[in-house]
Order: sequence, then structure tokens, then C-alpha cells
Amino acid sequence: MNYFDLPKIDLHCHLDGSVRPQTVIDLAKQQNITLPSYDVDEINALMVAPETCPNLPEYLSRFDLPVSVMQTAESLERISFELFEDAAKENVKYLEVRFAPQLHIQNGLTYEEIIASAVKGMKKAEALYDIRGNYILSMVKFLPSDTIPQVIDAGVGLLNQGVVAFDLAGSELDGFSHDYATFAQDAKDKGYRVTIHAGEQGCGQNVYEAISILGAERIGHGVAIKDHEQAYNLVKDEDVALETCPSSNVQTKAIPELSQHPIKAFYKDGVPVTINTDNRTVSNTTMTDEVRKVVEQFGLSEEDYYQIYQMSVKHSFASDDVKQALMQFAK
Ligand SMILES: O=c1[nH]cnc2c1ncn2[C@@H]1O[C@H](CO)[C@@H](O)[C@H]1O
Ligand SMILES: [Zn+2]
Repeated sequence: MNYFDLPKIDLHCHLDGSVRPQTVIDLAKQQNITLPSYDVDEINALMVAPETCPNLPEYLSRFDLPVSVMQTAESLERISFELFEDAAKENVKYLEVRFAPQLHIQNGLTYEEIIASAVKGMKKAEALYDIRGNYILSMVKFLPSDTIPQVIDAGVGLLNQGVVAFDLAGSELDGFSHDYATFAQDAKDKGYRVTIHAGEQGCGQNVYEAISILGAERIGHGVAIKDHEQAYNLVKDEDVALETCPSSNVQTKAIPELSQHPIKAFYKDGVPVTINTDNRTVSNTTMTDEVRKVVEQFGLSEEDYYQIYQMSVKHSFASDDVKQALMQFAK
């Protein structure tokens, strides 16, 4: 299989985890932000999470540097454009990018400006390349939740015009869903789709609750359902797609090593799975690499790959027109 040429879909990709190292340097210089180094390899090394990361919080510490330069409308637009450009150049046909507007207010941008800038960068890339996309608004659980309703309201003006869904990201405590039920309901009432990070560092019960309490239609990672029968059955029965991010799962110790990733067992048992990057820079990866890793590790056939591609289309938050166009790439 030529992994580069395959049509690909990425449903789980963080904007702030996918910034080009050179762009961090350019933007820091423009904004008079002092960096620990101006060497592109050194900046890259500071953003890439090591294979030896002890846990998810250590992995998440890699976002501080890129987030520091993502505090202006121009920087958000540029980084968004470049992410879609990078993905388009490796034949990603559809990309759902997520980020947390709450992390980009340090210089006084409003949530509306933050969201509009990211969407503008995406639209510029859509006009230039053969790629389509949408934005997911992530709420980070390590910040106070009182600003969540403002973020939800700020995205409403662009709903289905570049913004499609609500997410919860950040470190994962057991039982977190209980604290976010009213916010997820508010988002759904206003027209957002819902995907939630769960069962990554946390337990399978978190996945069960993300679906039953928050109404998640997709789950970020979800690997922990392998040890939780009730959650496993709920995912299957409700046809909830798992956004699998193999490299990231190894780095954060969600799984000990790639060979122990449950993606193939899930796939063979009819659990909807998708293949995604999570963070192109922090996880030092691309969609080409993630597909290659999964196909080679688990001996998947081209037909298996296209089945997974079709599951990504089906479970994406794209419009029916875009889904139809994406299906044409499937064999
Ligand atoms: O794999 C992950 N699990 C949980 N949270 C994550 C992951 N990757 C990134 N973020 C968090 O999401 C924020 C918005 O993009 C990032 O700043 C990071 O804190
Ligand atoms: Zn993620």
C-alpha cells in the first residue's frame, strides 16, 4: 500500500499540538516573545513529547510553548492555514481540527475573534487545496468551567459554517462527566455535535459516562473500554466511533506499546474505529505515519483500510454533501 497516496481522514487533531516549529520562531520574533532557542531543531525538540513520557500531564506540558505564540488573530489564522496545508499535502481529504479558545485570550482577543481566525485560516486552505474541514471547540478541564458557556455562545455564529462540535480535553479524572453535563446539554441545544476525550488515561467508566451523561457521539481515544464490558457494549450498541490516535497513546502510556493497542480487536469485533494523529508536532507524526503504523503492525489489508476510511466518513461531523464527496475516494 502506498500510504502517502491513500485518501485519508483525520477526525482528531489539535491545532496547538500541530504547529510547525519554524512558525513558532517566526511568530515569536514578530510578537517580541522570548524563546529558549531560535534554532528550529531545538524548538522542535521542546514541542515533541518523548516516547518516554511518564503520563498524559507530562505530554500536555508540551503545549505551553506553541500556545504562547497563539495569542493574536494573525497567528491563529496562519497556524490554522498551515495545518490544513500540511494535511492536504499528504492527501488528507477531510480534517476536523480542535482547539481550546479558553487558551488564546492572553492578549485580549474575544472568543468570537479566536474562533473566526481559526476558521478563516481553514477556509483559505480549503480554497487552495483539495481538502475540507471543520472545527471542534475543546473545553479544557484544567481551567475553571465558568467560561464554557461564553465559548459555546461565541461559536454559534459559525455553526455548520466551519464550527461543528463540542469537546472536553485535558487530563482525565474519574467521573469528570458529572461536572460537565449542563455544558454539554447547552452545546447540544444550540446545535453542536459532541465528542469527548475519555478512556485515554482514565477508566472505561469515563467512556460510559461521556456517552450516557454528556451524549458523546464519538469518543477521543476510548482505549480503556477494553477492560470495561458495560462501556464496550454501550459503544457498540450506540455505534459511537472511537477516535484512535496510536502514536499519542504510546507516548501517554494509555497503552504500553503499539502491539498492545486494541484497535484491531475492536475493528474485528465491529466497534467503529478511526485512525487519527492527535497532535502532528507533539506526537511527531502525520496521517501517513499513523496509517502505516496501524496497517503494518496489525497486518490490515487495503480493504480493511478502506472500511476504516468509510467509518471515518460516516462518523465525521461533515455535511451530507461533503460526506458524499469523501465517499467517492473510497474504493
Ligand atoms: O491527547 C490528549 N488528551 C487530552 N487533552 C489533550 C490531548 N492532546 C491535547 N490535549 C489538550 O487539548 C488542548 C486544546 O487543543 C491542548 O492545549 C491540550 O491541553
Ligand atoms: Zn486529543
